[in-house]
Amino acid sequence: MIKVVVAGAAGRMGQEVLRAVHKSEGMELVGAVDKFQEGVDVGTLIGTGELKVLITTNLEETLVTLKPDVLVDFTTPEIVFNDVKIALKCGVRPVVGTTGMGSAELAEIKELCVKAGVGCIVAPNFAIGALLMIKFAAEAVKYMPHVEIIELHHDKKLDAPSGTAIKTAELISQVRGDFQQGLAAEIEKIPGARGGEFDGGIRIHSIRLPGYVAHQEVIFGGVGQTLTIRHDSISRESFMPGVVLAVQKVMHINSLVYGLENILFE
Ligand SMILES: NC(=O)C1=CN([C@@H]2O[C@H](COP(=O)(O)OP(=O)(O)OC[C@H]3O[C@@H](n4cnc5c(N)ncnc54)[C@H](O)[C@@H]3O)[C@@H](O)[C@H]2O)C=CC1
Ligand SMILES: O=C(O)C1=N[C@H](C(=O)O)C[C@H](O)C1
Repeated sequence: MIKVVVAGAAGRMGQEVLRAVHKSEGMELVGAVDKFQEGVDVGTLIGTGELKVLITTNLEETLVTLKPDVLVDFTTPEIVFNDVKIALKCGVRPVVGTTGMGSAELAEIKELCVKAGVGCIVAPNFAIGALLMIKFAAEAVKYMPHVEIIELHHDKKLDAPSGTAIKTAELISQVRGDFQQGLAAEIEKIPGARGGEFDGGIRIHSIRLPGYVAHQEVIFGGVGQTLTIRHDSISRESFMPGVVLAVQKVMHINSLVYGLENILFE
């Protein structure tokens, strides 16, 4: 039985993860951490009836007391790095969905995994369709190197651009190599109108509106044609098979894996 603690348990993703872990065979939900809803039984929160797992607020205390195998983290860009460090210090394997960590933090996590001798999975997106979108985009860019990304999310999202957009840009940029798109003489009459620039002129545009869940278009332009690869998460259930898979897989690795595609498509 894999013992799981969920951090960010009262949040949009956290509650979905509580349900998924509770329903999954071979997993036991032993703890839940959030700064809100302290003392609330998670069963009440997710509508299953009492589960005798109460929300706590101190992650380190919770991990030391409950000694889980895995910490699933869906918190905020501000605290996720600290949560991962706490987990690794306690010998607990992190599965991280929270976005916002940069390359310096990932490099440090990689070292901490080696030190702790346990694995960690950081996945900017757990939805299979999103992973396929990124994979297909990395293929398309070989033939159509002019590309821009539009990501569209709900208006409560804290970070921009999305972790998925950054991961997409990283991969297509890696495949595309030394290529520069766009006009050096371009004039932006409203700052930001052309989006944020990743490497080589790849632009990322972030839209935040009520009504959206998580969506992304990768648009390629060629002579007389465009190609759009689009993914839509229309509910947060879309991420759950990936989260459950990551919880299972993290038990068998002892290093950092950044991106679920490295597990799914290997
Ligand atoms: N990798 C993936 O597939 C996905 C990743 N995400 C990412 O997951 C993260 C969470 O997203 P949502 O659930 O929509 O956010 P949310 O705001 O609904 O949930 C975050 C939770 O963290 C809690 N929290 C904040 N600070 C805390 C602290 N100091 N101690 C304990 N708990 C604290 C909040 O109270 C809240 O309940 C975001 O970074 C988002 O980008 C979201 C969807 C899919
Ligand atoms: O905040 C969200 O909602 C999402 N965040 C992740 C990201 O930043 O890419 C994954 C998905 O897009 C939903």
